[in-house]
Amino acid sequence: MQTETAATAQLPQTIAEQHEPRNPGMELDMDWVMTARANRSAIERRAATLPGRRSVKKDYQAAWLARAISCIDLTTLAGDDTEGRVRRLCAKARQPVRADLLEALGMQGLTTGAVCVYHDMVDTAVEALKGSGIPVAAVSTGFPAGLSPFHLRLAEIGESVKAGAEEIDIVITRRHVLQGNWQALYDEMKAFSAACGEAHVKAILATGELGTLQNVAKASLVCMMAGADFIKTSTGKESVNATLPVSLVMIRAIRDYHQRTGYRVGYKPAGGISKAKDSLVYLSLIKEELGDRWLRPDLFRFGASSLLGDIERQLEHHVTGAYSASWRHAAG
Ligand SMILES: O=C[C@H](O)COP(=O)(O)O
Repeated sequence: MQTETAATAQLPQTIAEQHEPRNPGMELDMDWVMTARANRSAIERRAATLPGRRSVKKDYQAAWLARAISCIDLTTLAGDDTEGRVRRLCAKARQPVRADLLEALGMQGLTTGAVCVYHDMVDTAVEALKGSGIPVAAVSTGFPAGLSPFHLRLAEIGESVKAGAEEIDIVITRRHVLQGNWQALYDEMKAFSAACGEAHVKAILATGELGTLQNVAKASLVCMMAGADFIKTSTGKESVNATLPVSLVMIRAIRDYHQRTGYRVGYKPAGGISKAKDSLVYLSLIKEELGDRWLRPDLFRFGASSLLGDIERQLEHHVTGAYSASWRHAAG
């Protein structure tokens, strides 16, 4: 990972700046879906080696933490969300780290990748982020269970797009996966993609509820075939959310899809990622499995409500040599 300096890693590129061609999807290829495999013991062995690796240090670490910030979908998805909380979160997305620290690090202009909220907070977030270039992501389609009537889920996507969301995180119907009804999953995902229009669509698989890694591999492929721009692990509300084994399976499905179709689909691990050191493990996993091109916010995001606070503490320590109390980083 020691290929970048703090100076080069300060350049978060947004979806608009990158011009990666969007995944148009393809016909459902059942032969490909049925041959998708996931060898659990090999995957778990590989995943277990990742956190123990020697981590990047000093300036390199600061640069990678800045990159992690640029890839955060700064999230609040709580039943007691208020406009005030969302506005504070948006202010944090614009200025994720104290200005004096960023100046010391030479990383001015750093922002998070997006702000992620429920549909009814889209207006507030769009207003608060005006002029920043930071997109608003909305969780739509009856988040988190995804079980509201189908026409209402489609309508919710339309409403979120109309309110100004540029990214829509949709939840799939887990039942389709558990029953092996790949055609139904494909049709559902295709309809959601179409309803998103110009807005980018992230397909949330809720992997903690899919039963097996093989199901995760198949569902990843089907969602990409149906036109997902990103595949995302979890809502953050399942009892098991993002894990390294699940990430390996999804990342390898993304790699296969790219090799066969030429299209790059993004990856978003979400739920329970709250430590700076974990973010570095994820970034190195992406680098090793998919390559540097995926280490940009147009192809990689962390779905996280509290990761930013820990990264900011680490950056403060990098600059000042002292840790601040975690309560000082309540937002993010
Ligand atoms: O999509 C984002 C997740 O809901 C955030 O989960 P978290 O609160 O565990 O970081």
